[in-house]
Amino acid sequence: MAFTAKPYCSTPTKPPTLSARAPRSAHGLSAAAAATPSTVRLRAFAQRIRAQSQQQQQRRRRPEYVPHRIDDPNYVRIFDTTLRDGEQSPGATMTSAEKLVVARQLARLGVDIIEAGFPASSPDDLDAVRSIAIEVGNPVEEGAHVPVICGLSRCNKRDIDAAWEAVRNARRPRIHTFIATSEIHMQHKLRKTPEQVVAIAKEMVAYARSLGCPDVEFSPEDAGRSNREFLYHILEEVIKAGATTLNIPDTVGYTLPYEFGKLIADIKANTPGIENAIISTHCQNDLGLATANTLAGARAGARQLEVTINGIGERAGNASLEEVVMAIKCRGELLDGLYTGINSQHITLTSKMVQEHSGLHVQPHKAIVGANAFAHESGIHQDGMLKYKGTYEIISPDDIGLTRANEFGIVLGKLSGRHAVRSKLVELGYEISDKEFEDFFKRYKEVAEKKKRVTDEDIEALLSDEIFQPKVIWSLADVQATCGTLGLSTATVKLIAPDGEEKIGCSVGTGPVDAAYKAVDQIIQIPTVLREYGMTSVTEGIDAIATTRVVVTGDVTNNSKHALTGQSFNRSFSGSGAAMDIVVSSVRAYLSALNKMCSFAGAAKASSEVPESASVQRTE
Ligand SMILES: CC(=O)SCCNC(=O)CCNC(=O)[C@H](O)C(C)(C)COP(=O)(O)OP(=O)(O)OC[C@H]1O[C@@H](n2cnc3c(N)ncnc32)[C@H](O)[C@@H]1OP(=O)(O)O
Ligand SMILES: CC(C)C(=O)C(=O)O
Ligand SMILES: [Mg+2]
Repeated sequence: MAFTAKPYCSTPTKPPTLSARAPRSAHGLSAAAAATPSTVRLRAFAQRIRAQSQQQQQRRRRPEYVPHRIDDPNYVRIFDTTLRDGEQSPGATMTSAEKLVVARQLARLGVDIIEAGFPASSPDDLDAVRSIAIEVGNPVEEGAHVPVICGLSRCNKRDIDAAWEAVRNARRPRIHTFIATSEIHMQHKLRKTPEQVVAIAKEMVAYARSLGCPDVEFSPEDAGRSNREFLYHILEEVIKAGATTLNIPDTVGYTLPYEFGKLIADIKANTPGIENAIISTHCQNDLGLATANTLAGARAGARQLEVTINGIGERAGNASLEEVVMAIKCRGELLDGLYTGINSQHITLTSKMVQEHSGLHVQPHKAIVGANAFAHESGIHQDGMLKYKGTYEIISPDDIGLTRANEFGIVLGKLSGRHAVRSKLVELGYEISDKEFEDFFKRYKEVAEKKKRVTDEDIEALLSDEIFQPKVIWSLADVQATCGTLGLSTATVKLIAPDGEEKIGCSVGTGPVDAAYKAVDQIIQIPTVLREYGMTSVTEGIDAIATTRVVVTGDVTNNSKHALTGQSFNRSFSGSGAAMDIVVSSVRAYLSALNKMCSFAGAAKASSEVPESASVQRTE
């Protein structure tokens, strides 16, 4: 059977071969891990520039802008209304300065039309639209893309005057005027008859053109719930009055995709003069269908799509630019070969910028721009990604300008499998045997079950605890400690002796760690002095892993001797331990140091035969 699946919508990545994996240097670090951060950064930068220029060559030329016509039937204009409908999201108000910054970025992204605001709504918004028109609407670099700058207005002279005042200085100005056409809106909101509405619409479109505006968009608000025949009629009249774009809003996000597609197809088929204007979509997201409806509209003949960055907008928002654009880019062949002029590599940056300025943060699972959109947490997916990225990704992160923390987007967690965890160790530069890996993986799962995310620092802490221990002589079975302000701290410790026998010690102490160490001393009975004790939280948050490091020295004071070997020594041994529980982490570190000491003393064999009377001389 032949496999024909196309994994990526562009920039396909070849499956990695084993021989292509990074070579290792003698000290066990992979060459990639050994490279300095600046060389890694430079390499990544160069790769990115190469990929970008390849993609730019592939991108098709944007047809010359003519308000009422597009010379290439496959080209779809992207009308961005982040600064108008997007700003209608509760709490998303932006200052004029912020709107200007976002508008500049929208121009870089390559949107065809920027709806910069509703100039009649306030003097500040008029100023914001005006400065966007002057600055962003007049790019100075030769050959730079010139976006249309548009202002919204109701169908009245005051609003239209304000809109024209705001956009007139752009090289490509547009006035967008609207009036509702559904029964429900005309009757209850406008309190006007359909005839009055048609008369106002015609008059106001003609008025906007009479001001000298070459490009006038008209929207029959709530078209999704408007009578079809009435729509054909009002649209015919506004085309005659000079409208260049007819925008069909599903104002309350009511239609289903097939319905909205049919609405556009019907308008295209039945509105006299429609060939002299561009049909546009404007889909709200009340039923979560805005993107689907927009694509259905495009398929049915709309050649302007109104969208917002991150899908922000009134109520549940609008169709999101990144979803619509990437769907067209990925699945263009099923959308009659449509394409846009968007430079998708600016999507990530633009999304972040809009989040920052609007204060509206996208949910982690938001398509295209959510933090998890290119992250893989479960073992089977991670294994697939490591073998070939196309198994679980339909878009290359490069395509939207996303640089992720690691090449495969792997996020370690409780659902990760051996392939992913092993590859993380390789990435961090560790080479361990299969046996060591199995031990490590068991501990990894224990930690991952308790933590939301396992970080690189967690892995390193676990490794040093699990793998780089000397041969285990005494191992920790259980530890239980109580502490607080009501009484003495106590601890019970159960250790497994080298011969497999369980030994239990109990002690009080000045705190739970002190009590636990004294309980260990009761069992192992090596006279020691605790020279150093330090604990760091290597990871962040309440579920952080604590790493403890101790240094112990054989106690030679008072001629103390190991109870069984009769030896005394003043050599230091360090030990480290890691766990989310600080007492467990501390006991692991202490045992690690004592095990080294026991190995050194050759006491392993005898030490399980602890006499009742053995004295412990441990000083703090
Ligand atoms: C679907 C959409 O997203 S439409 C865009 C929505 N955006 C906004 O409303 C943001 C900006 N709006 C504003 O700042 C204010 O609403 C303004 C400045 C436009 C108007 O404020 P006000 O004059 O105080 O009027 P208010 O908003 O209370 O009421 C709207 C009036 O406009 C009328 N109206 C509504 N839509 C239209 C229209 N498209 N054309 C003409 N008149 C309209 C209403 O019938 C109402 O008229 P009435 O006062 O005779 O009853
Ligand atoms: C102003 C119009 C186009 C609008 O935002 C809507 O109908 O949703
Ligand atoms: Mg809207």
